[in-house]
Amino acid sequence: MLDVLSLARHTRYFNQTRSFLIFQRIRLLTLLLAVLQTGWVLVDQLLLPTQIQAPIALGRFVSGVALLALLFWYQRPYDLRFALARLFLLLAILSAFQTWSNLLLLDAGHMSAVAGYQFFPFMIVTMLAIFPLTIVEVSVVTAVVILVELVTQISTQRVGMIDEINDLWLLLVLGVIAGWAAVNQLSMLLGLYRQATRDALTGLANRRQVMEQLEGDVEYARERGESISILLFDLDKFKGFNDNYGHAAGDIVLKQFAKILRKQARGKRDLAGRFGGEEFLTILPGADGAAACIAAEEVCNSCRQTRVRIPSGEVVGFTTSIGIATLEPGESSSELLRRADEALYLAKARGRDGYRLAGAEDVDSAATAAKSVAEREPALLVD
Ligand SMILES: Nc1nc2c(ncn2[C@@H]2O[C@H](COP(=O)(O)OP(=O)(O)OP(=O)(O)O)[C@@H](O)[C@H]2O)c(=O)[nH]1
Repeated sequence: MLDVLSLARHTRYFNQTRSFLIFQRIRLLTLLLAVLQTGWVLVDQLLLPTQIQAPIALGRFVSGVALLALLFWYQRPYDLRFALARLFLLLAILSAFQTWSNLLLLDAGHMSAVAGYQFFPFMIVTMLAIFPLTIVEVSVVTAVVILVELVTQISTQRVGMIDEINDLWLLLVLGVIAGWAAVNQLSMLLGLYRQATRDALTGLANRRQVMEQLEGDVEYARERGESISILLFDLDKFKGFNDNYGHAAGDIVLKQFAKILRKQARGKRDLAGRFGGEEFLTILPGADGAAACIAAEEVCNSCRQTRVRIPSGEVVGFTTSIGIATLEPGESSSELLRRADEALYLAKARGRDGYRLAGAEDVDSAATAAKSVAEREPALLVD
Protein backbone atom coordinates (compact mmCIF):
# COMPACT_ATOMS: atom_id res chain seq x y z
CA MET A 1 0.00 0.00 0.00
CA LEU A 2 2.77 2.43 0.94
CA ASP A 3 4.47 1.59 -2.36
CA VAL A 4 1.58 3.04 -4.36
CA LEU A 5 0.51 5.79 -1.95
CA SER A 6 3.16 8.29 -2.98
CA LEU A 7 6.56 8.24 -4.59
CA ALA A 8 8.37 8.43 -1.25
CA ARG A 9 9.42 4.77 -1.48
CA HIS A 10 10.32 4.76 -5.17
CA THR A 11 13.93 4.80 -6.23
CA ARG A 12 15.32 7.36 -8.60
CA TYR A 13 15.72 4.56 -11.12
CA PHE A 14 12.10 3.47 -10.94
CA ASN A 15 11.01 7.11 -11.24
CA GLN A 16 12.97 7.34 -14.47
CA THR A 17 11.20 4.28 -15.88
CA ARG A 18 7.78 5.58 -14.83
CA SER A 19 8.54 9.05 -16.22
CA PHE A 20 9.42 7.62 -19.60
CA LEU A 21 6.21 5.57 -19.66
CA ILE A 22 4.14 8.66 -18.82
CA PHE A 23 6.08 10.61 -21.47
CA GLN A 24 5.31 7.97 -24.14
CA ARG A 25 1.63 7.75 -23.23
CA ILE A 26 1.21 11.51 -23.22
CA ARG A 27 2.76 11.68 -26.67
CA LEU A 28 0.35 9.08 -28.03
CA LEU A 29 -2.58 10.77 -26.36
CA THR A 30 -1.67 14.28 -27.50
CA LEU A 31 -1.34 13.04 -31.08
CA LEU A 32 -4.79 11.39 -30.98
CA LEU A 33 -6.41 14.35 -29.23
CA ALA A 34 -4.80 16.94 -31.52
CA VAL A 35 -6.28 15.11 -34.53
CA LEU A 36 -9.68 14.70 -32.85
CA GLN A 37 -9.79 18.27 -31.54
CA THR A 38 -9.30 19.80 -34.96
CA GLY A 39 -11.17 17.12 -36.93
CA TRP A 40 -14.25 17.59 -34.73
CA VAL A 41 -14.76 21.03 -36.31
CA LEU A 42 -16.57 19.21 -39.14
CA VAL A 43 -18.98 17.58 -36.66
CA ASP A 44 -19.53 20.99 -35.01
CA GLN A 45 -20.67 22.39 -38.36
CA LEU A 46 -23.52 19.89 -38.40
CA LEU A 47 -24.53 20.19 -34.74
CA LEU A 48 -23.75 23.69 -33.46
CA PRO A 49 -25.57 26.96 -34.09
CA THR A 50 -23.75 29.06 -36.68
CA GLN A 51 -22.94 31.93 -34.30
CA ILE A 52 -20.71 29.83 -32.02
CA GLN A 53 -19.07 27.65 -34.68
CA ALA A 54 -16.25 30.14 -35.27
CA PRO A 55 -15.27 30.76 -31.59
CA ILE A 56 -15.44 27.04 -30.83
CA ALA A 57 -13.34 26.28 -33.90
CA LEU A 58 -10.84 28.85 -32.62
CA GLY A 59 -10.78 27.09 -29.23
CA ARG A 60 -10.21 23.79 -31.01
CA PHE A 61 -7.42 25.26 -33.09
CA VAL A 62 -5.66 26.82 -30.08
CA SER A 63 -5.96 23.67 -27.97
CA GLY A 64 -4.89 21.55 -30.97
CA VAL A 65 -1.73 23.66 -31.35
CA ALA A 66 -1.07 23.44 -27.59
CA LEU A 67 -1.45 19.64 -27.77
CA LEU A 68 1.00 19.50 -30.68
CA ALA A 69 3.46 21.63 -28.70
CA LEU A 70 3.16 19.11 -25.87
CA LEU A 71 3.65 16.26 -28.36
CA PHE A 72 6.95 17.76 -29.57
CA TRP A 73 8.22 18.69 -26.11
CA TYR A 74 11.05 16.17 -25.88
CA GLN A 75 12.96 17.70 -22.99
CA ARG A 76 13.99 15.37 -20.12
CA PRO A 77 11.71 12.37 -20.72
CA TYR A 78 13.24 10.55 -17.73
CA ASP A 79 12.59 13.32 -15.22
CA LEU A 80 9.51 12.69 -13.09
CA ARG A 81 8.92 16.39 -12.47
CA PHE A 82 8.72 16.93 -16.21
CA ALA A 83 6.44 13.90 -16.64
CA LEU A 84 3.99 15.19 -14.04
CA ALA A 85 4.21 18.70 -15.51
CA ARG A 86 3.31 17.22 -18.91
CA LEU A 87 0.33 15.43 -17.41
CA PHE A 88 -0.77 18.62 -15.69
CA LEU A 89 -0.45 20.60 -18.94
CA LEU A 90 -2.48 18.00 -20.83
CA LEU A 91 -5.27 18.25 -18.28
CA ALA A 92 -5.01 22.05 -18.25
CA ILE A 93 -5.33 22.29 -22.04
CA LEU A 94 -8.36 19.99 -22.08
CA SER A 95 -9.98 21.67 -19.08
CA ALA A 96 -9.46 25.13 -20.59
CA PHE A 97 -11.15 24.02 -23.79
CA GLN A 98 -13.94 22.38 -21.82
CA THR A 99 -14.63 25.60 -19.87
CA TRP A 100 -14.44 27.77 -22.98
CA SER A 101 -16.79 25.57 -25.03
CA ASN A 102 -19.24 25.16 -22.12
CA LEU A 103 -19.56 28.90 -21.68
CA LEU A 104 -20.19 29.38 -25.40
CA LEU A 105 -22.71 26.53 -25.54
CA LEU A 106 -24.61 27.86 -22.55
CA ASP A 107 -24.64 31.36 -24.02
CA ALA A 108 -26.18 29.88 -27.15
CA GLY A 109 -28.88 28.18 -25.07
CA HIS A 110 -27.51 24.61 -25.10
CA MET A 111 -27.51 22.84 -21.78
CA SER A 112 -24.42 20.92 -22.82
CA ALA A 113 -26.39 18.11 -24.50
CA VAL A 114 -24.31 18.39 -27.64
CA ALA A 115 -22.46 15.40 -29.00
CA GLY A 116 -18.83 15.43 -27.92
CA TYR A 117 -19.23 18.13 -25.26
CA GLN A 118 -21.35 16.54 -22.57
CA PHE A 119 -18.81 13.85 -21.89
CA PHE A 120 -15.71 16.04 -22.04
CA PRO A 121 -14.94 16.25 -18.29
CA PHE A 122 -15.68 12.54 -17.96
CA MET A 123 -13.25 11.80 -20.76
CA ILE A 124 -10.57 13.83 -18.99
CA VAL A 125 -10.98 11.98 -15.71
CA THR A 126 -11.23 8.56 -17.41
CA MET A 127 -7.95 9.24 -19.21
CA LEU A 128 -6.17 8.82 -15.88
CA ALA A 129 -6.61 5.07 -16.24
CA ILE A 130 -3.87 4.84 -18.87
CA PHE A 131 -1.15 6.31 -16.65
CA PRO A 132 0.73 4.58 -13.83
CA LEU A 133 0.02 7.01 -10.96
CA THR A 134 0.22 7.04 -7.20
CA ILE A 135 -2.86 7.42 -4.98
CA VAL A 136 -1.79 10.98 -4.11
CA GLU A 137 -1.37 11.93 -7.79
CA VAL A 138 -4.71 10.40 -8.78
CA SER A 139 -6.49 12.19 -5.92
CA VAL A 140 -4.99 15.55 -6.87
CA VAL A 141 -5.89 15.20 -10.56
CA THR A 142 -9.47 14.03 -9.81
CA ALA A 143 -9.91 16.88 -7.33
CA VAL A 144 -8.71 19.42 -9.92
CA VAL A 145 -11.08 18.10 -12.61
CA ILE A 146 -14.03 18.17 -10.17
CA LEU A 147 -13.03 21.68 -9.09
CA VAL A 148 -12.97 22.90 -12.70
CA GLU A 149 -16.43 21.43 -13.24
CA LEU A 150 -17.68 23.04 -10.02
CA VAL A 151 -16.27 26.45 -10.98
CA THR A 152 -17.92 26.15 -14.39
CA GLN A 153 -21.23 25.31 -12.71
CA ILE A 154 -20.90 28.25 -10.31
CA SER A 155 -19.99 30.69 -13.06
CA THR A 156 -23.00 29.61 -15.11
CA GLN A 157 -25.24 29.64 -12.02
CA ARG A 158 -26.23 26.02 -12.40
CA VAL A 159 -24.66 24.77 -9.22
CA GLY A 160 -26.99 22.71 -7.00
CA MET A 161 -29.29 21.61 -9.82
CA ILE A 162 -29.99 17.90 -9.90
CA ASP A 163 -28.24 17.30 -13.27
CA GLU A 164 -25.17 19.18 -12.10
CA ILE A 165 -25.00 17.27 -8.80
CA ASN A 166 -25.29 14.08 -10.86
CA ASP A 167 -22.40 15.21 -13.03
CA LEU A 168 -20.19 15.89 -10.02
CA TRP A 169 -21.13 12.55 -8.49
CA LEU A 170 -20.41 10.72 -11.75
CA LEU A 171 -17.07 12.51 -12.06
CA LEU A 172 -16.14 11.36 -8.57
CA VAL A 173 -17.18 7.75 -9.29
CA LEU A 174 -15.26 7.72 -12.58
CA GLY A 175 -12.29 9.34 -10.82
CA VAL A 176 -12.26 6.50 -8.29
CA ILE A 177 -12.56 3.79 -10.98
CA ALA A 178 -9.98 5.35 -13.32
CA GLY A 179 -7.77 6.15 -10.35
CA TRP A 180 -7.95 2.56 -9.19
CA ALA A 181 -6.87 1.41 -12.67
CA ALA A 182 -4.01 3.95 -12.63
CA VAL A 183 -2.80 2.82 -9.20
CA ASN A 184 -3.11 -0.80 -10.33
CA GLN A 185 -0.91 -0.01 -13.31
CA LEU A 186 1.65 1.54 -11.01
CA SER A 187 1.58 -1.51 -8.76
CA MET A 188 2.06 -3.87 -11.74
CA LEU A 189 4.83 -1.71 -13.14
CA LEU A 190 6.56 -1.68 -9.77
CA GLY A 191 6.27 -5.48 -9.49
CA LEU A 192 7.59 -6.09 -13.00
CA TYR A 193 10.30 -3.51 -12.54
CA ARG A 194 11.49 -5.19 -9.36
CA GLN A 195 11.48 -8.62 -10.98
CA ALA A 196 13.40 -7.39 -14.00
CA THR A 197 15.96 -5.29 -12.17
CA ARG A 198 16.64 -7.02 -8.87
CA ASP A 199 18.98 -9.82 -8.07
CA ALA A 200 16.92 -12.70 -6.68
CA LEU A 201 19.36 -13.71 -3.93
CA THR A 202 20.36 -10.33 -2.48
CA GLY A 203 17.52 -8.03 -3.55
CA LEU A 204 20.06 -5.52 -4.87
CA ALA A 205 19.97 -4.17 -8.42
CA ASN A 206 21.01 -6.83 -10.93
CA ARG A 207 23.81 -6.51 -13.43
CA ARG A 208 21.54 -5.28 -16.21
CA GLN A 209 20.24 -2.42 -14.14
CA VAL A 210 23.65 -1.55 -12.80
CA MET A 211 25.04 -1.31 -16.33
CA GLU A 212 22.11 0.75 -17.59
CA GLN A 213 22.29 3.12 -14.68
CA LEU A 214 26.03 3.44 -14.88
CA GLU A 215 25.75 4.48 -18.51
CA GLY A 216 22.99 7.00 -17.71
CA ASP A 217 24.71 8.39 -14.63
CA VAL A 218 28.06 8.77 -16.37
CA GLU A 219 26.43 10.65 -19.23
CA TYR A 220 24.54 12.86 -16.78
CA ALA A 221 27.70 13.60 -14.77
CA ARG A 222 29.67 14.36 -17.95
CA GLU A 223 27.01 16.78 -19.21
CA ARG A 224 26.99 18.67 -15.92
CA GLY A 225 30.68 18.41 -15.13
CA GLU A 226 29.81 16.61 -11.86
CA SER A 227 31.92 13.96 -10.14
CA ILE A 228 30.89 10.34 -10.11
CA SER A 229 32.70 7.39 -8.58
CA ILE A 230 32.19 3.66 -8.63
CA LEU A 231 33.22 0.99 -6.16
CA LEU A 232 33.78 -2.53 -7.46
CA PHE A 233 33.72 -5.15 -4.69
CA ASP A 234 34.88 -8.75 -4.69
CA LEU A 235 34.56 -10.93 -1.59
CA ASP A 236 37.88 -12.35 -0.53
CA LYS A 237 38.71 -16.04 -0.91
CA PHE A 238 35.12 -16.86 -1.55
CA LYS A 239 35.84 -19.99 -3.54
CA GLY A 240 37.66 -21.49 -0.58
CA PHE A 241 34.79 -20.50 1.67
CA ASN A 242 32.26 -22.22 -0.58
CA ASP A 243 34.46 -25.30 -0.77
CA ASN A 244 34.82 -25.45 3.03
CA TYR A 245 31.36 -24.52 4.24
CA GLY A 246 29.12 -25.12 1.26
CA HIS A 247 27.14 -23.00 -1.17
CA ALA A 248 24.31 -22.32 1.29
CA ALA A 249 26.76 -20.74 3.74
CA GLY A 250 28.19 -18.69 0.87
CA ASP A 251 24.70 -17.44 0.04
CA ILE A 252 24.24 -16.24 3.62
CA VAL A 253 27.46 -14.25 3.41
CA LEU A 254 26.39 -12.75 0.06
CA LYS A 255 23.06 -11.65 1.58
CA GLN A 256 24.79 -10.14 4.59
CA PHE A 257 27.24 -8.30 2.38
CA ALA A 258 24.31 -6.96 0.32
CA LYS A 259 22.80 -5.59 3.54
CA ILE A 260 26.01 -3.71 4.27
CA LEU A 261 26.04 -2.22 0.77
CA ARG A 262 22.37 -1.28 0.96
CA LYS A 263 22.98 0.53 4.22
CA GLN A 264 26.00 2.29 2.83
CA ALA A 265 24.31 3.36 -0.44
CA ARG A 266 21.56 5.14 1.46
CA GLY A 267 21.52 8.34 -0.57
CA LYS A 268 18.65 8.53 -3.07
CA ARG A 269 21.17 8.93 -5.85
CA ASP A 270 23.39 5.97 -4.95
CA LEU A 271 22.89 2.52 -6.39
CA ALA A 272 24.25 -0.75 -5.05
CA GLY A 273 24.03 -3.79 -7.29
CA ARG A 274 25.24 -7.33 -7.68
CA PHE A 275 27.51 -7.37 -10.64
CA GLY A 276 27.73 -11.16 -10.84
CA GLY A 277 28.76 -14.03 -8.54
CA GLU A 278 30.56 -12.48 -5.56
CA GLU A 279 31.22 -9.20 -7.35
CA PHE A 280 29.22 -6.10 -6.46
CA LEU A 281 29.20 -2.53 -7.70
CA THR A 282 28.14 0.72 -6.09
CA ILE A 283 27.55 3.88 -8.11
CA LEU A 284 28.06 7.10 -6.18
CA PRO A 285 26.89 10.08 -8.29
CA GLY A 286 28.40 13.33 -7.06
CA ALA A 287 31.20 11.60 -5.12
CA ASP A 288 34.84 12.43 -5.85
CA GLY A 289 37.77 10.11 -5.12
CA ALA A 290 38.06 11.17 -1.47
CA ALA A 291 34.35 10.63 -0.77
CA ALA A 292 34.49 7.25 -2.54
CA CYS A 293 37.48 6.21 -0.38
CA ILE A 294 35.53 7.10 2.77
CA ALA A 295 32.61 4.98 1.53
CA ALA A 296 34.99 2.11 0.75
CA GLU A 297 36.59 2.35 4.18
CA GLU A 298 33.13 2.19 5.77
CA VAL A 299 32.28 -0.98 3.88
CA CYS A 300 35.62 -2.59 4.75
CA ASN A 301 35.07 -1.76 8.43
CA SER A 302 31.49 -3.05 8.43
CA CYS A 303 32.62 -6.33 6.88
CA ARG A 304 35.37 -6.75 9.45
CA GLN A 305 32.90 -6.18 12.26
CA THR A 306 30.18 -8.45 10.89
CA ARG A 307 29.73 -12.07 11.85
CA VAL A 308 27.18 -14.44 10.36
CA ARG A 309 25.93 -17.81 11.53
CA ILE A 310 26.03 -20.43 8.80
CA PRO A 311 23.90 -23.62 8.59
CA SER A 312 26.60 -25.72 10.31
CA GLY A 313 26.15 -23.49 13.37
CA GLU A 314 29.58 -21.90 13.01
CA VAL A 315 29.95 -18.12 13.14
CA VAL A 316 32.05 -16.65 10.37
CA GLY A 317 33.43 -13.30 9.30
CA PHE A 318 34.31 -12.09 5.83
CA THR A 319 36.22 -9.34 4.09
CA THR A 320 36.13 -7.64 0.74
CA SER A 321 38.54 -5.98 -1.66
CA ILE A 322 37.46 -2.85 -3.47
CA GLY A 323 38.52 -1.14 -6.68
CA ILE A 324 37.52 2.53 -6.89
CA ALA A 325 37.44 4.72 -9.97
CA THR A 326 36.36 8.33 -10.36
CA LEU A 327 35.21 9.60 -13.74
CA GLU A 328 37.82 11.46 -15.73
CA PRO A 329 36.93 14.04 -18.40
CA GLY A 330 35.76 12.42 -21.62
CA GLU A 331 35.73 8.94 -20.13
CA SER A 332 33.03 6.38 -20.97
CA SER A 333 31.28 4.11 -18.48
CA SER A 334 33.12 1.04 -19.79
CA GLU A 335 36.50 2.77 -19.39
CA LEU A 336 35.54 3.79 -15.86
CA LEU A 337 34.57 0.21 -15.11
CA ARG A 338 37.79 -1.11 -16.58
CA ARG A 339 39.85 1.18 -14.32
CA ALA A 340 37.83 0.10 -11.27
CA ASP A 341 38.51 -3.51 -12.24
CA GLU A 342 42.25 -2.83 -12.50
CA ALA A 343 42.18 -1.11 -9.12
CA LEU A 344 40.37 -4.11 -7.67
CA TYR A 345 43.03 -6.39 -9.06
CA LEU A 346 45.68 -4.25 -7.34
CA ALA A 347 43.73 -4.29 -4.06
CA LYS A 348 43.69 -8.09 -4.25
CA ALA A 349 47.37 -8.18 -5.12
CA ARG A 350 48.16 -5.97 -2.10
CA GLY A 351 46.75 -8.60 0.25
CA ARG A 352 42.95 -8.13 0.08
CA ASP A 353 40.67 -6.62 2.76
CA GLY A 354 41.26 -3.11 1.50
CA TYR A 355 40.64 -0.70 -1.32
CA ARG A 356 42.57 0.89 -4.11
CA LEU A 357 41.73 4.12 -5.93
CA ALA A 358 42.49 3.90 -9.65
CA GLY A 359 45.23 6.35 -10.65
CA ALA A 360 46.30 7.10 -7.06
CA GLU A 361 49.57 5.22 -7.01
CA ASP A 362 50.32 5.30 -3.32
CA VAL A 363 46.91 5.55 -1.80
CA ASP A 364 45.74 2.43 -0.05
CA SER A 365 43.16 1.86 2.58
CA ALA A 366 44.17 2.54 6.16
CA ALA A 367 43.87 -1.15 6.91
CA THR A 368 46.03 -2.18 3.98
CA ALA A 369 48.66 0.41 4.76
CA ALA A 370 48.71 -0.42 8.46
CA LYS A 371 49.32 -4.11 8.07
CA SER A 372 51.81 -5.98 6.00
CA VAL A 373 50.42 -8.82 3.96
CA ALA A 374 52.06 -11.33 6.26
CA GLU A 375 50.35 -9.89 9.31
CA ARG A 376 46.91 -9.93 7.78
CA GLU A 377 44.17 -12.15 9.12
CA PRO A 378 42.65 -14.69 6.77
CA ALA A 379 39.97 -13.12 4.66
CA LEU A 380 37.28 -15.50 5.87
CA LEU A 381 37.29 -16.15 9.57
CA VAL A 382 35.64 -18.74 11.71
CA ASP A 383 35.07 -17.93 15.37
N1 LIG B 1 27.49 -19.38 -2.53
C1 LIG B 1 27.59 -18.77 -3.69
N2 LIG B 1 28.78 -18.73 -4.30
C2 LIG B 1 28.89 -18.10 -5.47
C3 LIG B 1 27.77 -17.48 -6.09
N3 LIG B 1 28.19 -16.93 -7.24
C4 LIG B 1 29.51 -17.18 -7.35
N4 LIG B 1 29.93 -17.88 -6.30
C5 LIG B 1 31.26 -18.42 -6.02
O1 LIG B 1 32.21 -17.39 -5.87
C6 LIG B 1 33.49 -17.98 -6.07
C7 LIG B 1 34.37 -16.98 -6.77
O2 LIG B 1 35.66 -17.24 -6.48
P1 LIG B 1 36.88 -16.63 -7.30
O3 LIG B 1 36.40 -15.45 -8.09
O4 LIG B 1 37.50 -17.71 -8.09
O5 LIG B 1 37.90 -16.12 -6.31
P2 LIG B 1 38.02 -16.08 -4.72
O6 LIG B 1 38.06 -17.43 -4.11
O7 LIG B 1 36.93 -15.19 -4.19
O8 LIG B 1 39.40 -15.41 -4.53
P3 LIG B 1 39.79 -13.91 -4.62
O9 LIG B 1 38.73 -13.21 -5.41
O10 LIG B 1 41.09 -13.88 -5.34
O11 LIG B 1 39.88 -13.42 -3.24
C8 LIG B 1 33.29 -19.25 -6.87
O12 LIG B 1 33.57 -20.36 -6.07
C9 LIG B 1 31.81 -19.23 -7.19
O13 LIG B 1 31.21 -20.51 -7.17
C10 LIG B 1 26.51 -17.56 -5.42
O14 LIG B 1 25.48 -17.05 -5.87
N5 LIG B 1 26.48 -18.20 -4.23
